[in-house]
Amino acid sequence: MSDISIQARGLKKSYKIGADDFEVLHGIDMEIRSGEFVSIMGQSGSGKTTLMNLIGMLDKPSSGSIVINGIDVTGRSQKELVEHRRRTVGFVFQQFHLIPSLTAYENVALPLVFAGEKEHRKIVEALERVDLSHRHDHKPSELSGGEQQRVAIARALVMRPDVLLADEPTGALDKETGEMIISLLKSLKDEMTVVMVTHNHDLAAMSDRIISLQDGKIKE
Ligand SMILES: Nc1ncnc2c1ncn2[C@@H]1O[C@H](COP(=O)(O)OP(=O)(O)OP(=O)(O)O)[C@@H](O)[C@H]1O
Repeated sequence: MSDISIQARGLKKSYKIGADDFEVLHGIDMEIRSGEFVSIMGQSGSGKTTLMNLIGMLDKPSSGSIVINGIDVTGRSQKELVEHRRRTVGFVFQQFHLIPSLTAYENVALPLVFAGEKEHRKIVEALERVDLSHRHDHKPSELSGGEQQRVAIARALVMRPDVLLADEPTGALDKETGEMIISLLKSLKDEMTVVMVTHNHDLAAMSDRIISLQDGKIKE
């Protein structure tokens, strides 16, 4: 891991609507250190998801640069981005996005299967890391919301990403379960960089630092 995990300089993103360009991010400058746990906050429409999509290499900036783990995303081919993303970034979502017909074990195995490197030990370790060793054979419908999110976190961890991106990871959970999920994410820091979007100030306060977005800019 390099010291700086995520570096953005003059990062802009526009969306094309018909013939017009709408700029959503107006020049973001930021640095996130390796092993930091950062929350991104801001009102609806301020650009949080857009920024997360750029960090996760799901989208490309319109201008400016973004460097993820030493690799400048700008100017890379789609194929290179897919490979860099698979090796570098793990994603966790509000609605878990587990496959209902697969067990916890099989869900966690999926990224390894896609990468052609399924390894029993890695799956067991990832489930152990989220304290779900006793739930290998449970399907999502047989798990609580918090347990489902822990399976989703294990699925992200199994590829040993350098950066974990969590978009509203507690949005579908009650307060207590949400706090448990944030404690789990917090325990991952130092091993990986964790960037979380949340609307909840109490949960954001559990992270190392809060980046506030307002109308596509970082609020000082
Ligand atoms: N694919 C797109 N095409 C056009 N406009 C988009 C697209 N995606 C997002 N936008 C616009 O960009 C702005 C920022 O959206 P974004 O989803 O990043 O905000 P957000 O801060 O994550 O909001 P929320 O908290 O509601 O999820 C919004 O005005 C949205 O309408």
